[in-house]
Amino acid sequence: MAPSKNNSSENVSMSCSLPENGFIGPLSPLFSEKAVHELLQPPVLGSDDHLIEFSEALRTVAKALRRAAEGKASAQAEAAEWKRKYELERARSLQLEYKEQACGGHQGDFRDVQTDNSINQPALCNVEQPERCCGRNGICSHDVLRDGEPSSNSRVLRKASFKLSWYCKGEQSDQHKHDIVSFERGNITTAERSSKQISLKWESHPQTVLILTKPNSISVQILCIELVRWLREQKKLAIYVEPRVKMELLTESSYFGFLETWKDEKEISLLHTKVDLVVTLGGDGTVLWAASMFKGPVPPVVPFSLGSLGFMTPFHSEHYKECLESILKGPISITLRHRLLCHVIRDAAKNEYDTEEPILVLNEVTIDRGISSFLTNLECYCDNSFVTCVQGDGLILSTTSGSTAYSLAAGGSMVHPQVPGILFTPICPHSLSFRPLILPEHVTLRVQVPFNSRSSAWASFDGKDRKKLEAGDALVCSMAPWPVPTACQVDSTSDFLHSIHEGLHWNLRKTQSFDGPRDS
Ligand SMILES: NC(=O)c1ccc[n+]([C@@H]2O[C@H](COP(=O)([O-])OP(=O)(O)OC[C@H]3O[C@@H](n4cnc5c(N)ncnc54)[C@H](O)[C@@H]3O)[C@@H](O)[C@H]2O)c1
Ligand SMILES: Nc1ncnc2c1ncn2[C@@H]1O[C@H](COP(=O)(O)OP(=O)(O)OP(=O)(O)O)[C@@H](O)[C@H]1O
Repeated sequence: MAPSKNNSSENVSMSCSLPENGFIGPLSPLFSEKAVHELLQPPVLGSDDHLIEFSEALRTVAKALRRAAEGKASAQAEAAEWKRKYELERARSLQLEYKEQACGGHQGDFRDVQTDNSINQPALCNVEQPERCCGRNGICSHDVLRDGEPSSNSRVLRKASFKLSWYCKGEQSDQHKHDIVSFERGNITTAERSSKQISLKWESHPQTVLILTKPNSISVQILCIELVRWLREQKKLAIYVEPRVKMELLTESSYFGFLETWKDEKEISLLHTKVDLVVTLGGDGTVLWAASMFKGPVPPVVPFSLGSLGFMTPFHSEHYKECLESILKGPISITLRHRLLCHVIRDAAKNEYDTEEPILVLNEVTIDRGISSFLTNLECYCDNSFVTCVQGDGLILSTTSGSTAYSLAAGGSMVHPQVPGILFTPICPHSLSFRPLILPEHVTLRVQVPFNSRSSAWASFDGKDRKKLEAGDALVCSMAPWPVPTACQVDSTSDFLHSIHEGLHWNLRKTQSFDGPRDS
């Protein structure tokens, strides 16, 4: 039945007679057929206001409860972290103590140890020459196993000793090593977490800034002029710009004669030794451009947003003075964005790595079918183990920073940029079961165009520099040792979440109202 204006007074009177919590129990005398009928009517102004007010109140309470829960969780996490640190420190100092005792004439005469797990084995380690049993690439459990309470049992019992070592194929991979595990009383624990927030503190004042700008943008050019004046006059910094920008600014005024630039590739390759800070004015593409200029180590990058989305550009250009003041002063939170080192290996080449210069990418390397209308046929290997054959439009090998770019569009997962992994994402695979993968940072991937391929493939690097891969050619790719450190607006995690909320409207949905069916 359509609601009539006539029963509005009845509704108002009924809403007044509701119990304080706003609900009517099934045994309530009010729970009559008439009352039910009235309740089912669409609410009119009076009761509607009441419900809205009540729902607002509930939402406020829910928010407060959520905040309290978040506060509690973060306090618990902090407490756990401190406890972990304390345990580690304690294990270390006990270890030192025993080492000292051992050096004082007790070598080889270890005390009996009853470990936590009561799994006991004889001691084996020589304190004087720990490297003889552990080597230099591992952590030895023996030292830690000496930690513990003396056993009441007279037999020499202790946990089986062991060592953990990093298995590397050749010394080249040594630069990737981290101490990520340790022993506490013979048990393996996590020592360092690679994804901790990294903070940069200047030990001396930054002297030189490189400004990189998106071309053909009036707003970028205006900001660049303002920024150059401010950095020069207020901060007394030396400023590098691209040759194109120096020309543009000199056309504006001869005032900009102090700007420094470079003449050739060789001078670009030395920039990292001169520049303390890189400022980018543009979108994500300008950050990619900045990264591509550094074929080795990269100075910290401060990306200002003058593009459309800006996943890697957390700073607002309107507040450039405040941002740069605080960055030049430090300390700053940074995100270390991993890059991939890519080699194109030609079948015609005599040796691997003797052909073309390696290419570094910050987002991804893509191997696709280019203009060919045939399916790509790409054989993929991970550390020489066969992974799969890609038959479809192509394959994306992406960093975690690039996970929100092309890889995302091809169905890959979004990954926090500080996670050290390589995304393996097919493009339109002609198979129902080809799901994307995320591989660990230390692997080497090889994508080969087989000799029986119907067509050649094309590799592109951060969406640029397309190279043709003929049958027999391969692309070899691994994590580069030179990440791109980008300054954070808040910290890595907040900036990442902010970018996916703002840039993609990730999981944006109207919140369900509280009134409706629910579990009783
Ligand atoms: N179908 C696709 O989504 C598609 C196709 C081609 C290239 N791309 C991406 O474009 C990148 C090149 O960017 P460009 O600015 O030089 O070219 P562009 O000017 O064509 O811009 C491409 C878009 O990708 C966005 N983008 C770039 N890096 C990103 C990242 N890490 N996270 C989220 N979005 C990102 C940019 O903001 C821009 O909106 C490539 O590395 C590739 O990832 C995406
Ligand atoms: N200094 C530069 N020199 C030459 N090309 C550049 C430079 N900076 C950026 N580019 C190129 O200009 C293009 C657009 O840059 P950018 O992505 O920064 O701006 P946008 O497209 O307006 O922003 P968004 O990517 O957020 O949509 C990219 O392809 C990028 O590689």
